[in-house]
Amino acid sequence: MDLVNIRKILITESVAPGCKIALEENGIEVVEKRNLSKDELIAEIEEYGGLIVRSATKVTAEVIDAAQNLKIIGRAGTGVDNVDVNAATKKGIVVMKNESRNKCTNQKYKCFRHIPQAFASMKAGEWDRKRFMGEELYGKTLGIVGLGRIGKEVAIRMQSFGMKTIGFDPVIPAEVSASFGVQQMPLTQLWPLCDFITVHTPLMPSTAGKSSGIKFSMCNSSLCVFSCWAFRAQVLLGHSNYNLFGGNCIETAVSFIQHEPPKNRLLINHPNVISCPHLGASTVEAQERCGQDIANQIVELIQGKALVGAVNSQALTSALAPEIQPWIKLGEALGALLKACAGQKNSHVKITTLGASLKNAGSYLTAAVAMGLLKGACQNINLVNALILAKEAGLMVTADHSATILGSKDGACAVETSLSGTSRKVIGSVQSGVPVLLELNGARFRQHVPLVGKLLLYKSLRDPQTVSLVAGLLANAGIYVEAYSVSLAADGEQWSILGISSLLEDVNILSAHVKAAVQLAI
Ligand SMILES: O=C(O)[C@H](O)COP(=O)(O)O
Repeated sequence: MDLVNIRKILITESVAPGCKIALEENGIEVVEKRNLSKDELIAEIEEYGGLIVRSATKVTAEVIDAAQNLKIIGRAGTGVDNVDVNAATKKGIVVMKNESRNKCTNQKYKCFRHIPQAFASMKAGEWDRKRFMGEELYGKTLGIVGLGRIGKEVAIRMQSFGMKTIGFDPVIPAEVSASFGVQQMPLTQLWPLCDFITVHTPLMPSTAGKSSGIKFSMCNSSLCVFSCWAFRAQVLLGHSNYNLFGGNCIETAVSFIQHEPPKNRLLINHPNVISCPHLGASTVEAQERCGQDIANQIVELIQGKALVGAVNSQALTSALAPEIQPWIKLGEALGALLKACAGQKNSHVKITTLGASLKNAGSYLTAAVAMGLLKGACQNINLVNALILAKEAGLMVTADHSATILGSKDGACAVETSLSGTSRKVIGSVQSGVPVLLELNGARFRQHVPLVGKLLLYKSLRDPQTVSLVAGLLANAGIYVEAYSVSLAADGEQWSILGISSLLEDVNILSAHVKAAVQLAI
């Protein structure tokens, strides 16, 4: 995998020194340049294979476009909303974040006792005990929106204050959240039960502006404190005119602002808002963990050992497992073979994984087949961007699974496309770590054909003379036959596959003797 070629990484923010040390110990050159302007970053980025950022560096599509050699964007932290993940994915760049190491720090804001306001009043020479009456957490109900890593940590800690924790998450199953003491329910049921609400959703297109979905009118009167910790405040800003404060929300804590530093100060200046300059993960310990972890994650990927924390590279994650790698090669080979047989015009390619052992293989096999189909046509195609580039090329690649096994072999992959009513189908498998062809357009191979090297395929009558004729023509062109396989006959015709020493300049020189001749290099 050419991800191993990362030799130079740029760090653009204050990341703990352990990050640079760990990378350098693994032979990676590290350059630290902080506070780069957008133009400076664009001018700088081209020579780097990796980029490490926190939340201040905006890794926009423009930056990614200029990043000709970039393979990894590492976020020393959790939120990746400052990275254009779609643009990175399209370019085949892995976007990786810390898996868990700043989550404990990220959820420690407190606003229940009005400490910041009371502190400010003391500094101003006041002595007002009544104005800052707080609330106990004990016995109160906390509604947690977003029950991922941070939401879970918040739940566990708040339970130790004697709080009842309820919540909602569209992804985490109810039985999983129940295991850490959070009963899930639809949001409309949740709002009226909450004394406090805390939101721990990332900022993504699907969550941006989602606070407008919060029904403040349904919340528990006057006790409902909207407490926003580890989420991007754009989720809150989506609420029209911040009128949550005009309703029954009495206080809110905000750690993240969409534009940092904030240009629009409406939210910050509101008397019921406690805010700080994005300090959620700013402790010495959290930063040391984040820096060290992102360095380790990058090194592990470069060494092909593991892919941890990637947000856009599901197929690549599987591809690192040694037992999966031959299947990735098979997918690529079948894609290339189908393209050679069916030409460029296939618009819908269906992949069917066969047998229980490949039940979950669709995710990486579809990407691998797409790579094979587009090889040569697209530059820098890899498992990260293959499906996106296929879609852009007008190719729909879909995956299906069947428990049926082919003969006695559990684990095969069928790739098919239909052109003007004629179906083209290739079926392959992996034998002793080598990708092999089992069937070509309905014709089975008794001796499975290794899908490696340069191959010449053609269809001919069941006639032993043809292979000598073809071999003679190849020899005239200085090409030698290294392997020969022939399918079982179907309708009196057979497919022959020859391993050849180099590709023919023009495969049509065989057309007087054989049909449907194609050649490919795998
Ligand atoms: O997403 C995170 O990890 C927190 O928002 C911290 O961001 P920071 O690394 O910019 O402090």
